[in-house]
Amino acid sequence: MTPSRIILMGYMGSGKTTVGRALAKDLNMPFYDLDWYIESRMRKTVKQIFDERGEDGFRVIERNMLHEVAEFENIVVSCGGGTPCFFDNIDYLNQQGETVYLKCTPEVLHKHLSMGKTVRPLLLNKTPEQVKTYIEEQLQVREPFYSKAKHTVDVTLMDNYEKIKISVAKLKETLGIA
Ligand SMILES: Nc1ncnc2c1ncn2[C@@H]1O[C@H](COP(=O)(O)OP(=O)(O)OP(=O)(O)O)[C@@H](O)[C@H]1O
Ligand SMILES: O=C(O)C1=C[C@@H](O)[C@@H](O)[C@H](O)C1
Ligand SMILES: [Mg+2]
Repeated sequence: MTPSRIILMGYMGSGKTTVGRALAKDLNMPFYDLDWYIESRMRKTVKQIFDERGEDGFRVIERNMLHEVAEFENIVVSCGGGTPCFFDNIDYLNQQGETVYLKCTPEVLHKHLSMGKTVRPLLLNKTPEQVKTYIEEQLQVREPFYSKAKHTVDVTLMDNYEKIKISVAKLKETLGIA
């Protein structure tokens, strides 16, 4: 049976949005990306919120929006990269659904983060070398939170054109969905 809420978490660039959207499509379930939900409810980009209210202000909004989204049923949710690491969010998420940590090496995260157009305020104004060091250091701080997810799926797949498909299959297997 498909769980009522599938909740993806992990570091920036681990593929929460990309893989979450593909999983929801495969399972024919509505998809909610928490960053997109925040942007639509606030009518502002994540970057604008960081600029106007700082990271602390963003985290308060993120928690409030999380409590809206995670009440909906039969959904796939992709969290923001930092969501499980603030307040009691990880415990709340575990209470609300089947949480999955999309685990990935810093090298692959770094590569993913250079793809796509998403603006990530925490990575702005850093050289590629600085971003690399930042990922390695921040991952160590965040890992204890991500590791509290009920499931972990390793999505470290280098240069495989079927990456998204493979990640979706791994997720379904982990969650026991046929
Ligand atoms: N498993 C994957 N298969 C294929 N592409 C991927 C995968 N994971 C990430 N990518 C690529 O890496 C980029 C970043 O992925 P994505 O935006 O989904 O990460 P995220 O975890 O949602 O990050 P954030 O926390 O910043 O929202 C995308 O451009 C996507 O194409
Ligand atoms: O890892 C983080 O702290 C963040 C990740 C993004 O998803 C956004 O939620 C925002 O850019 C902060
Ligand atoms: Mg995302």
